[in-house]
Amino acid sequence: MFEIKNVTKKYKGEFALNNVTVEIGKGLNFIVGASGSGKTTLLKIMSGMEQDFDGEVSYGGKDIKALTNQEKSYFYNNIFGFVWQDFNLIEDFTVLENVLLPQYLKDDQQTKNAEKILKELKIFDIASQKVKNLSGGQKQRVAIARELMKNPQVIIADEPTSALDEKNSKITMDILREISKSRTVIVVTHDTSLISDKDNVFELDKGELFSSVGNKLVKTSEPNMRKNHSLSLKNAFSIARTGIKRNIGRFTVSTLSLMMAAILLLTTLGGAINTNSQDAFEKLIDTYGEGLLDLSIVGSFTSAEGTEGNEDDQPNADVSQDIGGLYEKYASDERVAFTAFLQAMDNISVTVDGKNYTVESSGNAPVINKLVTGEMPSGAGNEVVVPESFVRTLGIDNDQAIGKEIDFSVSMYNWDTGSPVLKDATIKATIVGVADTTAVYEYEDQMMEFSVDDSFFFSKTALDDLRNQTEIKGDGINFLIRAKSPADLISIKDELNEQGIVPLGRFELVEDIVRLNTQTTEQTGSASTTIGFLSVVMVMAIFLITGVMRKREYAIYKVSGFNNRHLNLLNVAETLTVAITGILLMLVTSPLINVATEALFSVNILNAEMLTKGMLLILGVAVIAYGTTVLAYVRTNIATALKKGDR
Ligand SMILES: Nc1ncnc2c1ncn2[C@@H]1O[C@H](COP(=O)(O)OP(=O)(O)OP(=O)(O)O)[C@@H](O)[C@H]1O
Repeated sequence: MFEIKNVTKKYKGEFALNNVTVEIGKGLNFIVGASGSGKTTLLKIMSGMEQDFDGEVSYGGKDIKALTNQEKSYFYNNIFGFVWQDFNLIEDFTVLENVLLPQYLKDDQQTKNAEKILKELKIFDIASQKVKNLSGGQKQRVAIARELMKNPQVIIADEPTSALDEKNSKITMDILREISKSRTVIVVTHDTSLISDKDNVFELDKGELFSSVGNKLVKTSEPNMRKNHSLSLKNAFSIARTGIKRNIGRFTVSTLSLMMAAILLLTTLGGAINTNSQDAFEKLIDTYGEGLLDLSIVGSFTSAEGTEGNEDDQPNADVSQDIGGLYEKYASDERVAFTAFLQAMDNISVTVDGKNYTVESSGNAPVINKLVTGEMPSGAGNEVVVPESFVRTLGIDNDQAIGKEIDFSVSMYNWDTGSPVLKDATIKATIVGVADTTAVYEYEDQMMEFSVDDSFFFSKTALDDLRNQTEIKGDGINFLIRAKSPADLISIKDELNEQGIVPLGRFELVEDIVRLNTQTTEQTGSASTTIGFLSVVMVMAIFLITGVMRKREYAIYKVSGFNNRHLNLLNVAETLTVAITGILLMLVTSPLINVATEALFSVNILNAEMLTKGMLLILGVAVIAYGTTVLAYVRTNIATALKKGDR
């Protein structure tokens, strides 16, 4: 039984209801009155959809104004049923799917009960038809069936017949009359022909309850609030599956938008390696060898100025520079792969395992293309890296050479007197590495290669000993720095130049690539940020538009008893299904997508790391999509979303 006491509701200072006091009990109750007299306002207040008013309303002793959201959703799932002028069914769902909607929140699904109700309302044979294909009369019976599935104590019907023809109005009214034998039925109507003498009639006039005719009050029992009222994960996925089945277009758009956004983010955040410049650099390495990454630091050299016939203007110049201390500085630099001394050696003879070998002198400074085995000398002891050609002479594998002791005897030029004097020295050293000592140079547009077989690289300790024996003074031994990357090479070169040191190397070849790469990285960097930002905005826009378009659907869920917690779970189920489908689709179509990402962004996504990142990005974007959808249903107000023409 509803007890309404001194209820007043004003809109912008105007009374919609003015001090209404009435009790409404079991049976068929009509609320009548002219348009604008306050009928809908009274229904909204009685059902808890409008809680901002003066006065008191209670049902079965329960204060409707004070209902929490949780209690209200319980009421809508178990105690109040609603029948509307325009049915408020989910049009894409079938009759049965609509009728079962309130059941998902109940422990027992009562599908048998659904069958009985559908049969009673003569709509059993259309149970599997989509609601959008039905007539108005059929739709109204589906709506009543859905509400009866709640087994409610009260049915509140707002103009239930005004969209129906005379025949269907009568059928609907007969059904409501039948229902009212065991429940409270409240019908708002303009049509007084629906009313019989035995019915209770309440008439509103300009917000005042003007008269109540034939009101025989039958009390209703207090509502039982202890029933379970929750949505299981299984049921959430079951509703999500139905939604996808019935709205495959929306599902496809959502899935594709997640996948596309993730792929766009992948090409940007996922490390847009500029494969073009990487490829170009690798080609250069193929041609020139790894020595392309070398900076030679020498104490004196003859500058190349004045060659090519310009000798008069710019004569050749002997340049001397102080390179003391630089070896130590760069030996431990992060950008450096290794350092090696460039001490020229003559008359080399080596004894290994008691056998003596003579190494022919090339007259060149030692050369290293790359270390093929072991490591460069780093320890404090007497260590040496020997040429691969020397290991071949020994008749052993590179690996077998590591750890062998050599007796090394050599002549080195001492320039201290101004002219070269050859002096002899010997040393014992352990082989720690084997190097490919191929030198590559350009001669008349042809690339030439030869192996510099007298390229032995000693540790600092060993070399100091050799230099002591040959009485070479000064701390500036020529050495080379092998940079880790082209960018490192250029940065070390620039740094040395700033200190007034001129390193030697083929910098022009590498410099172009590094500058081009920095430029394209900067450009792709800003383009990436824009693309990444836009892809997230795109997903948010799609899910926001979808969410807003679904407001009426969310209101139907809410009026069936779903609260925001239940809708959150449904949102999780829907978004997870979309995300997982997006991931599978991305994996299946990745070879195709890769063609596009390679062409557009020079990014190869066909590897485990990129695909894993892609999957994580889809899940990340799905979280954003989830959050955007939350906004739509949290902000859905039942009365506003369902009542046509409401302000
Ligand atoms: N949300 C609102 N904002 C402003 N005024 C409102 C609002 N809802 C109702 N009103 C006003 O309150 C009064 C009562 O409206 P209500 O909808 O309850 O009347 P009604 O009897 O149901 O009318 P109808 O039969 O045309 O639906 C009207 O004057 C209406 O303009």
